[in-house]
Amino acid sequence: MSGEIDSYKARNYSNNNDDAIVRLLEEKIESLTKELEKLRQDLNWYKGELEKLLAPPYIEATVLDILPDGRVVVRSSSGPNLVVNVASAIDIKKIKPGTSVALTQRGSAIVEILPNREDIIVKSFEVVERPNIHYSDIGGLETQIQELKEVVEIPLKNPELFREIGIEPPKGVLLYGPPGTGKTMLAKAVATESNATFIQVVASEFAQKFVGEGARIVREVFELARRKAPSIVFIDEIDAIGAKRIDLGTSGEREVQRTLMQLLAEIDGFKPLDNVKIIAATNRIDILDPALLRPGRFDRLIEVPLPDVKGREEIFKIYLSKMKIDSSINYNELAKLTEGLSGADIKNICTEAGYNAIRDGRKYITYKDITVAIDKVKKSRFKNKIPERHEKYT
Ligand SMILES: Nc1ncnc2c1ncn2[C@@H]1O[C@H](COP(=O)(O)OP(=O)(O)OP(=O)(O)O)[C@@H](O)[C@H]1O
Repeated sequence: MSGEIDSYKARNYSNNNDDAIVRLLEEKIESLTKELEKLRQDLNWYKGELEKLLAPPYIEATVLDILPDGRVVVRSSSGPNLVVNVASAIDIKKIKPGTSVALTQRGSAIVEILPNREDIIVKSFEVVERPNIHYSDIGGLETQIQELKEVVEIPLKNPELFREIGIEPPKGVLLYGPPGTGKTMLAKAVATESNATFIQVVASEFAQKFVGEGARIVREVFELARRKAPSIVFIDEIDAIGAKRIDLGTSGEREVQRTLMQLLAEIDGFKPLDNVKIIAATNRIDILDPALLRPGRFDRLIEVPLPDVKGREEIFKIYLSKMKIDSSINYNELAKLTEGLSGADIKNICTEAGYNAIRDGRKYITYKDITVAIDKVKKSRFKNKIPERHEKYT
């Protein structure tokens, strides 16, 4: 710095420009102060990171009770129930039975309130108090609807009927068939018509996302189902946890196995006339572990196949009747043109026909819009080899 000033003096001494030197110094001080502030911030950040890395791990616990003297009874994740103090930085009013907390490693005090466990768990499944899908929204599948009424809806609504006659309905129902044929819709509709809470678990998702948590989530789902009864637990893609496994070599496979065991234990814990029903769905019944299909578990199998010509006609009617169309529609002809397609494909066709009209600047759909959409959906559907899991059904 003194060098900078010396050279500045050398250049400007003749003008004896002291004011300029003062300005230069002031600017320099200002920039160094800013730099110092930034370095202080960096230092604090690094100190914080170092503290985090060196801090001992905490023990997670759930609060069971708050004692009159301000101490708290917790169930620690490592096992025993403990009576602990609360660190002074924690607002004790925020601690209630069920709150998740972090304890010091020696388990002597609560040092942090953790995000609610239920919040985390709830994300792994979806709860709909009363779904809004009715049997009338489903095209075809009359026999499947009839069967679900008998084995799920009536037992939930009138269990005494079964008691009087002395028969037991199945506890679990397995819907199987190709993708997009309405299995989820059926499960939701039966929940709506039974005034039941609908709890949906996608088995493949929780097997992947919540590694090490599968069995616990299964337990929580069924606890919730009992609390919200009457309820229907819908387990989609059950093959993700319920496939037969010969080799349990990896920890991932053992984890999936534990999740399945917990599910079987939960099902076994129910009575047929309890007000919780379990519906599972799969596209791969061929790979399911026979333990799942044993009597008292998923012992009612309902096939949900691709729609036949009459079913396709009905599905077209359901979706097209909500759309503005310029001429009368020959539904039977549309059904004949869509052999091999699913309900989901037909819904796509109707949406695509709507797009065709919008692209053309029209506010109504023509018959041609629909046939063009059929060609498009069929092409994308059958362009590649049909996926293996589909072949079995086509
Ligand atoms: N029979 C049907 N009647 C009316 N709509 C249907 C029918 N089948 C399928 N759909 C439509 O296709 C969509 C997908 O159906 P859904 O999710 O019930 O199929 P899924 O059999 O559960 O499929 P996946 O095996 O892929 O989970 C539904 O939201 C619905 O719009």
